[in-house]
Amino acid sequence: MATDFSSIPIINISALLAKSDDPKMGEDPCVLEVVRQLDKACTEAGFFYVKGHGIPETLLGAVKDITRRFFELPYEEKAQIKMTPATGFRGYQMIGENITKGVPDMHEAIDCYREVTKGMYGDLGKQMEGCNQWPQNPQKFKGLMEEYVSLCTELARKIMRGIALALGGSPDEFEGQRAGDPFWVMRLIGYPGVSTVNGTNVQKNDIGCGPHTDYGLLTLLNQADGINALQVRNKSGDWISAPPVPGSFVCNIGDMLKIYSNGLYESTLHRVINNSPKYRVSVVFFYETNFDTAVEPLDTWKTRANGTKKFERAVYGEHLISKVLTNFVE
Ligand SMILES: N=C(N)NCCCC[C@H](N)C(=O)O
Ligand SMILES: O=C(O)CCC(=O)C(=O)O
Ligand SMILES: [Fe+2]
Repeated sequence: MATDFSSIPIINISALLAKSDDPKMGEDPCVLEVVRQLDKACTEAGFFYVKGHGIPETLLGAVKDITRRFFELPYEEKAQIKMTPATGFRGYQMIGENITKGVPDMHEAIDCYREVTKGMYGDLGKQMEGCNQWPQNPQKFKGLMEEYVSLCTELARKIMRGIALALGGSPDEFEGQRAGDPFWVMRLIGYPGVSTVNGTNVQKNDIGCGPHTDYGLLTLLNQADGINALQVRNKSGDWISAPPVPGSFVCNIGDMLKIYSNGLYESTLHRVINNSPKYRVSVVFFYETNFDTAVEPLDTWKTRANGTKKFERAVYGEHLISKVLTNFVE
């Protein structure tokens, strides 16, 4: 339920992380203060920055650097890991290939998904079966990204324990059947800089990524420093900037958490407009529910207080596949 927010709050989550595996975390005043801030941010904006997250700043920088170096390679080399339906939609896509609401996006990307083995989710998972395509060059790409995915998974799980408390539930609300075996998505994205001639943009469009919501539970965005490009839409329809805050993640709520929270938390619309002359890189980690989970509003006092259940059940895997298929239509 977005409001007319005009900026995005910064939350230091170190107290939450320190206690996030303590069964009594919900009684700790420092944890409860973080939970209060999470609840406010999720209710008002669906977006917040996190600091005190414990992932080394050197690693945040290293994954962006190596991504940039990959995109600097010639097309022929990038095309060796081309994304196709046969690779379970994993791999490289060039500028203009990804489509948001029918409009080509001005970005190139590598899409990665948690591995889906043959038959793992029956017919539901068939189209997503496959393992990631990692480039040979730059060296050590796979190892670095796998380390990053594992740290982001753990971090997102802990933030979700805080969000579970914020929704009036137990910290374990998103463990087990819901998200105890979480699916994940990672997009390594490069947005070309805009070249200008006599102050006029020479490109057809500067939409790095058109307005969309994210699909799952919680997104952790690690964006390039020094370039202001991400924008978030508030209730009045104004686009509010989410400029880079060095060392932080930008977090936002996905469509599944909107359903779990019975609409208390919004999966807020956002877009990327790169007007800068600089090439911009972002590494985006999406923490999702179990692939085959049917999602419906939680039965906590807080979600009940928001009225009768406002959403039908949605199966995360079906939602993901419907999005993936429309992301690449001609
Ligand atoms: N896995 C996620 N959330 N990816 C977000 C990509 C947003 C753009 C995409 N073309 C779309 O229309 O959704
Ligand atoms: O690059 C960004 O800042 C945001 C990308 C994004 O919203 C997405 O990939 O879902
Ligand atoms: Fe997004």
